Amino acid sequence: MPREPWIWKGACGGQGEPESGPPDGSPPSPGAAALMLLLPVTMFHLLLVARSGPARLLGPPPYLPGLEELWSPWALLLCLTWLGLQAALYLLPARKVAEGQELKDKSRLRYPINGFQALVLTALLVGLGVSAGLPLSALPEMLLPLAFAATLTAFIFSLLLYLKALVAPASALAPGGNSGNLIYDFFLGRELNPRICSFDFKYFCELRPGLIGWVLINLALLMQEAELRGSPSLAMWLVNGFQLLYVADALWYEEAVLTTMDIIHDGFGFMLAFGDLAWVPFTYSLQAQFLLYHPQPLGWPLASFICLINAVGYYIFRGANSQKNTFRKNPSDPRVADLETISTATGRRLLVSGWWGMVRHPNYLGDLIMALAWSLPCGVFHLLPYFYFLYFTALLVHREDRDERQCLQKYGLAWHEYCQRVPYRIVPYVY
Ligand SMILES: NC(=O)C1=CN([C@@H]2O[C@H](COP(=O)(O)OP(=O)(O)OC[C@H]3O[C@@H](n4cnc5c(N)ncnc54)[C@H](OP(=O)(O)O)[C@@H]3O)[C@@H](O)[C@H]2O)C=CC1
Ligand SMILES: CC(C)CCC[C@@H](C)[C@H]1CC=C2C3=C(CC[C@@]21C)[C@@]1(C)CC[C@H](O)C(C)(C)[C@@H]1CC3
Repeated sequence: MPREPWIWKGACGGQGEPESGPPDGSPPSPGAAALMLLLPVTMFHLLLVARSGPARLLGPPPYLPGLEELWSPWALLLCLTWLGLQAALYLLPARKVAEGQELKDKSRLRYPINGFQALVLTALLVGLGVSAGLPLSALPEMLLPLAFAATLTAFIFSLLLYLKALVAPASALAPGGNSGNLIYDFFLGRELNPRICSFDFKYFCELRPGLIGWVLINLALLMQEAELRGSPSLAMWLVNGFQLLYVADALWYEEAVLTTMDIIHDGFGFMLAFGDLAWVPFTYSLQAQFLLYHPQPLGWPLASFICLINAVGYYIFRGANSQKNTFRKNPSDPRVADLETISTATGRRLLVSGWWGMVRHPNYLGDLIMALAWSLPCGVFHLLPYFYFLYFTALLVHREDRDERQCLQKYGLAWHEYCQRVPYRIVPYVY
């Protein structure tokens, strides 16, 4: 069976495995096909349930929408205009051009660092639009057709990416996603860094349209709540504030995305295209959607406590990610030079003190604490707003497992030593 990202086994203590297609030549599992259906169905389920009275995550949807409710040419036009706007902002002069990790052919790609600028310019444009009468608060009514248009766009886009990969040189292909099975490869993505000239599709999609779209949807929900109830609730402010901080942080530290697994390792196929363009904006805004239809009372003492939880999560997330990025860029940087390390046969070292000496994925721990803080303003009587936390826990546990496999393969004995010195993966003394 191919090592689908979803079906890998545990890492530390296991054997490192090659990742180029099915290791034993057996046919790939139907997991990819099932997920291709299940992920959009889950997204539409969440969108429908969030606006229903009982808002039951595990119950049936209130009704099944017909095609006339899902399909709207206006929604598709809006979706494409949004992509066009973000692409234009991506092409604007950047304050810096960063180099990515070394590729198979020893070359390095160059990436514009202007994501934060794109966020600020989008905010200015939206502000201007709203003051000129743009009905942003009407957006929540269009979420279903917009999500449908985004899914359709992601599907067609992945098809084009698949075709493009057919003429790409072997050195441009991703380690996974080239098993020879059409569905599996379409899902995972064949080409590592599909580009037209200097426009990098994966890097663009990972950070711009979906992440900025997510905070725009949140803002529209906040504005609609203000129209409905006179002013936005404290819970809605918290959810908007926390998630805006997360997105602004991702774009401010945009260069750090160049060392994530998605950019270095994974091909660009349906999973990431759908994840970036549809899943992130429409399911990550679930808490704000829930709050619009199910207002929750929240007092200042509890709100302050939730802010504290988010701050702790952010502190760990940012501290851990920045420590690793600083160390990888320049191990003699005074901020990391005193940290204890293990040498590896590759010449690269592993941190064993500081954040990376606490658990093997401190950045995931911080991210999960923040995910909890985003759900808490929605109260504790519904499971639905905790969907993100549950999904994210599963995603990160699985991702951690996958990363351990890759690190074991890369660092061998040194990784074993790291696992002995830092025995917990994500949560100290628990996991
Ligand atoms: N909100 C969301 O939906 C999602 C958010 N994320 C977030 O994205 C961020 C990036 O995550 P991800 O790309 O998965 O992985 P990481 O940023 O954790 O990168 C893992 C890599 O870090 C390096 N590394 C591991 N241990 C050490 C060590 N002790 N010392 C030095 N380097 C080490 C290894 O690469 P090497 O040695 O080659 O440098 C390893 O492959 C995380 O904060 C995560 O929470 C991720 C997925 C989804
Ligand atoms: C649809 C599937 C169930 C899963 C798709 C996964 C994708 C949604 C995520 C894979 C890795 C991601 C990252 C971020 C967003 C979600 C996806 C695309 C990230 C951009 C969020 C902001 C962070 O600060 C980050 C570290 C830059 C993240 C990088 C990984």
